Parts: sequence; C-alpha cells; structure tokens
Amino acid sequence: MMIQVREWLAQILVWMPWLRDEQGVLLGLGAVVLALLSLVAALVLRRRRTVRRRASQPAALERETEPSEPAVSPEPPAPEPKAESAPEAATVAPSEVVAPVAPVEPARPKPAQAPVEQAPEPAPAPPAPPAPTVVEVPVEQPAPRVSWLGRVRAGLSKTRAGLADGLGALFLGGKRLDDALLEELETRLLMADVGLDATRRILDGLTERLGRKEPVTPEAVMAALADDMTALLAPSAQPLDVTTATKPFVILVVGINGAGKTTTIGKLAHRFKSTGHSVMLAAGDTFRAAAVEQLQTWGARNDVPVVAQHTGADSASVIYDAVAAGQARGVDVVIADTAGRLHTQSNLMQELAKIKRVLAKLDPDAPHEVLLVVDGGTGQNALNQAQQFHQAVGVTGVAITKLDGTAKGGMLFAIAEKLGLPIRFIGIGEGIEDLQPFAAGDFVDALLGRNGSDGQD
Ligand SMILES: Nc1nc2c(ncn2[C@@H]2O[C@H](COP(=O)(O)OP(=O)(O)OP(=O)(O)O)[C@@H](O)[C@H]2O)c(=O)[nH]1
Repeated sequence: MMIQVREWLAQILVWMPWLRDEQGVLLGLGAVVLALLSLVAALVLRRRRTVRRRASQPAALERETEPSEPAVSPEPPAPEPKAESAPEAATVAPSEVVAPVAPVEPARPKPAQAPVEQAPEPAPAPPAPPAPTVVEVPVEQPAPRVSWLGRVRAGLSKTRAGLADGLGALFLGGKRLDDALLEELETRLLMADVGLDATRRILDGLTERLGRKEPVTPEAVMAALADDMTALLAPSAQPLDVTTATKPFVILVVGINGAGKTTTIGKLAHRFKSTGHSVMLAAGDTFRAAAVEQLQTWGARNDVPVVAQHTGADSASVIYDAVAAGQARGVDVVIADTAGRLHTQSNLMQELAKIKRVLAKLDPDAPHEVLLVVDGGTGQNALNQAQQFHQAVGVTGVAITKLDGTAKGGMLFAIAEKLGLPIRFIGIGEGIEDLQPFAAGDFVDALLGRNGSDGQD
C-alpha cells in the first residue's frame, strides 16, 4: 500500500515538476482555493436567480405543479357508476326482458362500494334478448274474438256500401223527411235486395217514428232506420239449440248446387266441437263424385268421423247408417250432407222426403233440423228457393252463405218478412270460422255502419 502511494506521488511529481519546490506548492494551493471560491460564488448567484423567478411567477408555478397530481391518482369516481349498474342488471336480466332500461337510473345513489373489477360486467346486458316476445302469445288470444266482429262487418261491406254509405249526409242541415229523401232511401233498400214489401215496412216505420214535418238529424234517421230493420229481422233470429232428449241431434242440410252446403257443414262441425259437442258427419251427397272426399277433408280438419259409401250409393241409406252409428256411440250431433238440387227437380225433392221417412224409423223426431243453405249472392232468388224447399221438405232453419261477396245482403229482410223462417247462421267467408249465429241487432249495425261497424275494430 505504502509502495503504491509512493508510486502515485512520484507520478504526480513527474506530471507537475513545479511542485518540487515550496513556492510552486503555495501557488498550486492558491489556485485550488481560487477555483473553489469561484464555484461557491456561482452556486450562490444561481440560487438567488431561481428564488427571484419563483417569487415573480407564482401562478405559473402552480399550474406547472397541478398536472402532475392526476397522473398519480387514476380518478376512481369515473368507473364507479359502471361498477354499480352492472350488478343491478345482473339481477333483472334473468326474469325480465326490459333489462336495458333498469341499469341507467340506479347508478346515482350509492357511490363508492364496487371496485373497478366489476367493470368487465358488460356480460349481463346480452342475456336480456333471449327471453323476449314469446310471452306475448296471450296477446294473440283476444285478437281473434275482436277481429271476428270486424270480419262480420267487413263481410257485409259490399251491401253496406250501397245501402248506408253517405246516407247520414243526406240529412245534414236539418232537413225534413220529404218525398225526395224517402225515394232515395227506397232506392238504396231495393238495390240491396231488401225486397219491395220489406222496404215498404221499413219506410213506413221510419215516417211514423220521425214524422214528415219536423226537421231531422242524420243520427235520428239512422237510429230510427236501425230500429225498424232490427224489428223486422228479430223474429227470425233464433239460434239453433242442439240439445235433445235422445242423442244424436240430426241436422239434414239441403239446398241447390254450390250454395255452400258442404262448406257450411265443415264450419258447423268446428263450431259444435268447440262448444264441447261430439260430432259425426254423413256423406249423403252420393251424386257428385268429389263430394265424399270434400266432406272427408272437412272431417279430417275437425277430427270428426265421417260415414260414407261409394258414389251413386243410396243417400238415405248412408244417412241412416250414420245416425244409427251416432246412436250407438252416443254422439251429440250428426250432420248429413245431401246432393245439391233445384227446387224444380221434383224427383230429387222426393229423395229428401224419403230420407226423412227413413230417419223417422230410428228416431221419430229426426231430422231435428232441416237446414236450408242459400247463397246470399242470389238475392231475391234465394226467397223462391226457400219457399220451394220449405213446401217440399219442411225447412226448419236457414243458413245464408257468401254474404262477404255480395251487395245483395238485404235479401235476409225479404226472407224474414216473407217466410218467417228462423235464420240460424250467416256465412261471411270460406274459412272454418267464417260462420256466425245470426243476431238481428249486430247484423243491422254492421249493415248501417253503426257503433263503429265499419269493418274495423
Ligand atoms: N266467399 C264465400 N264462399 C263460400 C262460403 N260458403 C261456401 N263458399 C264457397 O262456395 C263454394 C261451394 O261450396 P260447397 O260447400 O262445395 O257447396 P255445395 O252446396 O256443397 O255444392 P254441391 O255439393 O255442388 O251442391 C266453395 O268454393 C266454397 O268455398 C261463404 O260464406 N263465403
């Protein structure tokens, strides 16, 4: 160690030879002291300048210091709301579809509980969609009932268009029920095939109620018209009651070709089944080749048995077999189809009389209903048919079909006025549910477009 120190000193003396005498040493020390003093002075001056600058610019300094703080604390309040709303959503989502709304509001009240870990909770939002609208099935339920009335109204729209559209406007401005207005009304009623006699009855009733001297309002005219029309139809609105002491209740369905017999039977089967009755069908139209298949199709649609034989078989025999089978099985209602025929074909009308005779052997009261099906589009002709069929086989009820496709729906008034036969059903379409028990008030309201009867609910 000593040797090393000696070597360093020797080395220094080699680099600085002037240190070998006393004067040189003093000079060297003086230089070192001078250098140190200058260094100290420089530091003091620098310090003073710094202090002066700070004193003159405090605001700037503050601004300079601020930004450093946020960088340290990563602002916890921001994540808080998310952390809170997330758990809420998680509880709502499983039960309700409405989840998207819930998370937003509760975010405010409680602040600091949940830490940032909760943030990755976007997961609860997706579970909401799966449950969605399936629950809305029940909403469909009321719709058919409501739209059924709408369909009746819509079905009568063609007749209503000619009969009642714009009728109220004729009486605007306090007019009296004068000849011109009565004539206009008469024309409309006749065009709708209400028939001459029924039209007279309706107009007589109207003038009697309202008088011809006092001004009338459209509302009063429509109300009086509705009352008279309903009064004319009401006696014919007799619903078919299929309860009997001995089962089955037998319905013999008759009418001209293409009136809608087979279709009406299909709709009736549906209606009776849906009211809890057991039903059996008899394919008594053995004349038309496709008639048996057509009835079997309706039987399959309604899931009811159909008794049938080959084309050309004896109609009375088929219907007899069906009623016998119905008795054996305790069926509630047997509905028998028959071939279409014109009321002028007396031999075919005799066939219907034979069917009645044969059935009486099984049940003296059978058939319990001879239901005449008439095509509403045939207007006043339907009246002739009804009269002829009634004379030949004793019709006990009428079903009027295809009212949806005609402007001659007024023929019901003629049938009611002339025959006084019960009108059991009206058909307003080809669908299985497009058959409605006849109700006088509803029918008239639908015809006149009253009580919202404009085809829309
Ligand atoms: N638009 C409409 N069509 C109907 C209605 N009822 C029946 N029809 C149609 O009228 C046509 C004839 O109906 P069918 O039931 O075959 O008549 P049918 O009296 O049995 O005929 P035949 O066996 O030939 O005597 C078919 O196209 C039915 O879909 C109804 O209320 N409205």
